[in-house]
Amino acid sequence: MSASQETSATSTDTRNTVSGADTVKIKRALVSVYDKTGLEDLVRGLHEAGVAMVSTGKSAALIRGLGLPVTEVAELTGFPECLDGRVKTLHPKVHAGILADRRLPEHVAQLEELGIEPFDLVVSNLYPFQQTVASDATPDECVEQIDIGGPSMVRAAAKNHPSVAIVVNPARYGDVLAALAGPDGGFSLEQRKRLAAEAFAHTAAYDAAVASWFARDYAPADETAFPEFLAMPYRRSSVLRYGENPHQGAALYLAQESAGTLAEAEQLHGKEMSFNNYVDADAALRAAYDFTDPCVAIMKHANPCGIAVSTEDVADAHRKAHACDPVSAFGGVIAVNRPVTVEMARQVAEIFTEVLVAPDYEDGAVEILAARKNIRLLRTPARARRRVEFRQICGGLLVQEGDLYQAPGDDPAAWQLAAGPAASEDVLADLAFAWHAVRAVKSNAILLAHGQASVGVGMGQVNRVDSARLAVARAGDRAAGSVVASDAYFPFADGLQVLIDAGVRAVVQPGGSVRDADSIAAAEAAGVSMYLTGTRHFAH
Ligand SMILES: NC(=O)c1ncn([C@@H]2O[C@H](COP(=O)(O)O)[C@@H](O)[C@H]2O)c1NC=O
Repeated sequence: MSASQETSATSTDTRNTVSGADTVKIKRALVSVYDKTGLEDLVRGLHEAGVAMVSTGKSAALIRGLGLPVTEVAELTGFPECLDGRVKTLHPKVHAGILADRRLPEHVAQLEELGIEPFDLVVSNLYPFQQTVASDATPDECVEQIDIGGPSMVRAAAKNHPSVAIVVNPARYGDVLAALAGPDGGFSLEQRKRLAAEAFAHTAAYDAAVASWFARDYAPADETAFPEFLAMPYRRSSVLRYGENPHQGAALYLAQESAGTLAEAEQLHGKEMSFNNYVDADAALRAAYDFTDPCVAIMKHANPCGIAVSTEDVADAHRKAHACDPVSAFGGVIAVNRPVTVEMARQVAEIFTEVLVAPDYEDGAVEILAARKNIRLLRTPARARRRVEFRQICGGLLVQEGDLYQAPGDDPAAWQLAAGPAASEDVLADLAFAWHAVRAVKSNAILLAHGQASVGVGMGQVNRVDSARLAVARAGDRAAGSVVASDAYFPFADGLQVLIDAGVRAVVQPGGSVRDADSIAAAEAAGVSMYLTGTRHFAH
């Protein structure tokens, strides 16, 4: 064992035997905050409790302006803040005061020898790097907003939580005042550990933002849209009752920019959202929210069992979507891209529905639906597009650009007529609807539509023939005269033949198979119009 290892082993042994009061009384605080929200009340409370305050430039000015005593860090260190604030608290008189482990007699003795007073509380939050990046700031301005001294103080205090309490969140100032008013005038060890955990999360999220900006914008390694380094801080917002199945634990975490998304949807009524409710509601939003006309999507197991648009209103769209497959719609999750009307609410209230998610609810709609105990009502703005999508695989993460329905082949004007007569305006409108809707269906996906509504959906089959059969079976009599969208090309004419035999009048599909000629010939022979988009919409 080397000498230094010996020393540290001895130190550790000593540390383990040092006992101290669980609560560290707050006598001296270091205050250095960028966000000064709530600071006035906090520093008044600190002063009233007899706590001596040391503080940096503007924080100190605010305290002094309130007529309260405060020592400037520069006075303490005997060194001026310099380099435009790049160096303020980076000094042993500050950091030794934060980092001394006061359970260790040798640390306490060293502080005395050096004439350094310890801190019991550090209150800090960091320069607004993320907000600066989100603004029109220049790269230099962004770099300048990378806080150096702040994270150093925060991490030091969090590491030394056995002796120091660290507060990074203005929402905790009330807790500080409560702790001061408590019998021991400070935080317990358990509380300091929790505060330290919050502090490390604060600096980790901050560093993740800085590192991501460097990797993505400031110093990308190459031209790809995918940075070399990905850091995504998520915060737990709730522990769910269970996961996909009752034996699986689960929780919901929020991304940093989660406002206005499903994860932060306002729940207006009903039981707690389950894991599967979130998965289905997410798929429903993706299906319905980017249609321009009023649209309703009814999902089961993340697939639409009915989707429709209406030029009239959402109640009409709901009737049409429900009619697609009323059996499967039982226990469904519904998304609608317009406020829920009273009429639609009445209709939905008649059907057992797990979740209804909408951008809003007209007066009286919630009351009607709330008569149903089991339905969950969510409100979230009409913003469903995910520009980037992540999929976990064992040991890794797949990242792709979202399928935003903006590919060249998503514009019917760009479609190529490959077989049969040119479709009438109505039929073309149904084809356009079917093409838009089929992208919400798991591959292999076949969607039959008529009158701007799905009438039969074949989803998730391992070959396109079975998807076609399923869609036709679900459509029943409605297959004849309907139009069909296929999310990917027909590898053989057999799947298409199932649809032709059922009487479809027009088909839209990407094309691109080596056997396209077979499918085109089959359509031509049946007098069925076939359009090729050149774009594929797999959803796995
Ligand atoms: N450089 C330093 O030594 C330093 N020490 C503290 N800060 C930051 O300065 C801010 C507070 O400054 P003021 O009290 O002047 O508003 C805090 O966000 C704090 O994290 C520093 N600034 C940046 O690195």
